[in-house]
Amino acid sequence: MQLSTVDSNELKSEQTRVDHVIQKIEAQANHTQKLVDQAHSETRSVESNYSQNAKINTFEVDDRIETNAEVQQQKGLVARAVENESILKRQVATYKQLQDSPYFGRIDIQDPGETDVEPLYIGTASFADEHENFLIYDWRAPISSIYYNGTLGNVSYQTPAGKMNTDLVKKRQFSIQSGKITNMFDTNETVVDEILQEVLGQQNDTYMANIVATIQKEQNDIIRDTTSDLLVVQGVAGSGKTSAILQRIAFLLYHSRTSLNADEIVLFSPNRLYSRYISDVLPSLGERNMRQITLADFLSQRFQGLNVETVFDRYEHNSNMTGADVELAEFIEGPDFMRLVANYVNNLSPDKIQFTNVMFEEKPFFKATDIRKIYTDLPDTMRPADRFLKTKNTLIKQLKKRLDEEANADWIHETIDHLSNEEYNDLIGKKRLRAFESYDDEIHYLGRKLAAKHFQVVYDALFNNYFIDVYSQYVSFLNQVEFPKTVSSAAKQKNQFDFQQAIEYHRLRLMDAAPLLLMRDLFTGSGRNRQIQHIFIDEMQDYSLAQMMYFKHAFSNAKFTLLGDSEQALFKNVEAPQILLTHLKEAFNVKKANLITLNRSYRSTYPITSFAKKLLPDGDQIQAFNREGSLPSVVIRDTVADGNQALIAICKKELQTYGTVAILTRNMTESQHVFENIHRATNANLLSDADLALPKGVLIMPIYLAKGLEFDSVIAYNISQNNYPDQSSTGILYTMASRAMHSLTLLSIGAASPLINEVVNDHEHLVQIK
Ligand SMILES: Nc1ncnc2c1ncn2[C@@H]1O[C@H](COP(=O)(O)OP(=O)(O)OP(=O)(O)O)[C@@H](O)[C@H]1O
Repeated sequence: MQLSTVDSNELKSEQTRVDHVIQKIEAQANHTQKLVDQAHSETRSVESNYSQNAKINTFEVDDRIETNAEVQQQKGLVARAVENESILKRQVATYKQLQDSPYFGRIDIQDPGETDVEPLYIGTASFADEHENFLIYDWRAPISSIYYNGTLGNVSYQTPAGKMNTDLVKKRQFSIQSGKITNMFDTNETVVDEILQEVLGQQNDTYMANIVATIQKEQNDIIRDTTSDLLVVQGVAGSGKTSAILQRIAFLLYHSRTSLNADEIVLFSPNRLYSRYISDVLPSLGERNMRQITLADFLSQRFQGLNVETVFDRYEHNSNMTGADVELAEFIEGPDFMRLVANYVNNLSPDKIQFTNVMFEEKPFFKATDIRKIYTDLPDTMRPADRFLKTKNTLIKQLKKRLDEEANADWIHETIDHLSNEEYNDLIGKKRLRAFESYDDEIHYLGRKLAAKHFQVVYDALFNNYFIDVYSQYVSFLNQVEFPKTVSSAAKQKNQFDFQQAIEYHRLRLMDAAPLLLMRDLFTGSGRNRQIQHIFIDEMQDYSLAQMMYFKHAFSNAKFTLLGDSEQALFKNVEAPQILLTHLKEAFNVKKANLITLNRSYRSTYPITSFAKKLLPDGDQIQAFNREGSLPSVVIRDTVADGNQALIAICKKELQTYGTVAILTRNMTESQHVFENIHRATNANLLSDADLALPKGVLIMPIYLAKGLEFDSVIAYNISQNNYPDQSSTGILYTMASRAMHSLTLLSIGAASPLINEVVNDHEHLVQIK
C-alpha cells in the first residue's frame, strides 16, 4: 500500500474548499426549497380537480376502455404534478446530505496534450455552481470510475463517446462529517483500509447504508457491468453482495436515465425484514427504490385463492423428508422438469387438454366439449397460446351476442321499469350526455348493461382463463412424465396424491409452483411481463433452478443479476458457482454471462470471520478484513434453566456496548421458547415473517429471517449436538456466525455440535470458552 498523510497546509486549503462548496450548496438548497413549496400548492390544486372529475364506472365491459381513458388522463396530470414535487424534494434531500459531507474523493488528472492538472471531487451526487462549474462529480459519472479502478499513472475510462485515456496524478480520500474533514489520505489504492475500518467499526444503525465512498475494486466490477445479460455473483458472507446490488441499481438508473426507471427493476428479496432493511440505500443516493417482492408474495399473487407453501414453511415442517422425497423434489425443481413441461404443452393434442365448463347459476354456460371444439377447429400449426387466445375471443364474442339477446328479455325490461331515478341515472352514466337516437336505443343500452352485470361472473371466468383446469392438466402431465429410474412407482403415486390433496385444501406445494406456472402461461399466453428490464435475485442459493427459469420466462426482456453464497444454503444443497453458472447459462439461453467471485468479507471483525470460515470445509478462500475485536465465545450449560440464565446475562452485558443484540435460533418454535423464557428480563422482541421493521435492543428470530441482515452482537442459540448433529447443518451455523459485526457468542445446552467442537479443538486460539 502506498499511503501518505497530507500536510497541515493542504488540510487547511481542502477545508477552505469544503466550506466554500457547502456555502454554495446551502444557497441552492434554500432556492430549491422555495420551488418545493410552489410545486406543493400546484399538486394540491390538480389533485382536488381530479377527485371532482374522475368518476369511475367499470361494471360494463364496453365502458371500461372509455372510462379508463378519461381516468388515465386525469391521473396523468396528478402523477406529473406529484412527480415534479417529488423530484424537487429529492433534490433538497440530496443537498442536505451534501451539506453534511459534500464529497469523499479527489482525483487529479492530466489529459493528453494538456499542461494543467485538473482536480475533480467525487461525491454521492453532482453539484455545479451558477457558472456550470462542477464542484462535485457524481460517483457514477464516467470519469469517477478511475477513482475506484485506477492506480496512479495512465488510466482509461468508458464514456458514451468511447474509451478515453488520462493520466491519474493524485488520488485523495476524505472522511467529512458535519462539514469538517476528519480524515484525509493520498493513496494509489481503491480505498485505504484505515477509512474502511472506520466505516465498518461503526455500530449498526438498524438499516443499511450506502457504501459509495468505499466501494472496492471487485465490487465496482459488479456495479458497473452494463453488458452482461446474466451476471452471477458468488460472494462469501459479508462480502458486499447486497450492497453491490443496490449501488448497481443506482448506477444503472443514472446511466440509463431516459430509458430505465425504478419501476422496471425488480428485486427478489429473501424476506420482508430484509426489504425494509435495505430500503434507505437508494433514497440516500437520490434514487427511487426499485420494486421489491419476496418469492412467497410473488407466488401468492400468481395463485390467487391458493395458499402456497413458502420456503420457510418447508424448512419448518419438512426436516424429516426422506432421501427418496428429496430426490423426487430435486427432479421436480430442476431444469429438465421445466423442459418436459414445455414439451408437453407444445405437443399435446386438443383432446387431452383439460377444458372445463364455465358455470353460471350452477349450470354450464359454456360446455367443455364446445370449448374443445372451438380450439380443435383452429389450425394445428398455431402455438397453443395463440390457439387458446383465439378460443377465448370466440367465447367472449358468443357471450356478447348472448348479452345483446338478453338485453331484450322480459325480465330485463321489467327490471328497467322498476329502477329508481337514481339507479337509472347511475346505470346510464356518462352516456346520457350523448343523445340516443331513440328511446328504444336507450332501453337497449340499459338492458345490455343490466345483462352484462348479470353475466359478469361468466365474463370474469373467461377473462381469468378459468375454462382450462391447469391443476388436472398438471396431474395428467405427472402421470405420463418419465421420472428418473431411481424414483419408485409408489413414490410417484404418492407425489401425485399429495399434490391433489393439497389442491383440494386450497394449498400448493412450493415445488409444484414453477412448473405449474409455466404450464399455465404456455397454455394461456398470460403471465409475462415484458416491461421489466432488470431482475435481481439476492440469496439465489435459496431458489430452485426451476423457479429461476420461470422468472426468465415471465420477465423475458430482463437482464438478470443473481447473487448468493453457496455456503449459506439453508434449504438445500447447492452446486459450486461455476456449475451453477453453466446450468443457468443453458437454462437462460443468454449470450453474455459473467461470473464474479467475492472472497473478502467486510462485515465482521477479524476474529469473527476467522472463526466462521473454519466452520466450512473450503473456508480458506475467505479473506477476513482486518478489524480488531474480541474472540467469539462458546458458552456451554447443562440445563435449559442454566442456559436461560446465561443467555439473560449475556444479553444484558452486550446491551451495555451495543444497540442490537440478535438471538438466532434454528426455527420458529425455538425462537418462541427463548422469547417466553427471557423477554421479561431482557425486553426482547420476537420477530416473525410478518414483521416489517427492525427495532433496537434484543431481537429473537429463526435464522432464515436473519438472511441478508447483520447485527452488532449475535448470540447463536443452542448450537448443541442435538440441534446440529452433522454436516447438513454447516450452512446454518455459518450463516448464524456471519451475521455478527462486532461480537459473537455461541450458546450450547449440553454438548456442543461436532461442527463447533472441531473448530474449538483444532483452532483453540480462535475462541474463548466460558
Ligand atoms: N466497500 C464497502 N465499504 C463499506 N462497507 C462495506 C463495503 N462492502 C461491504 N460493506 C459492509 O459490509 C457489510 C456486509 O455487506 P452486505 O450485506 O452487502 O454483504 P453480503 O455479501 O450481502 O452478505 P451476506 O451474504 O452475508 O448477507 C455491510 O455492513 C456493508 O455495508
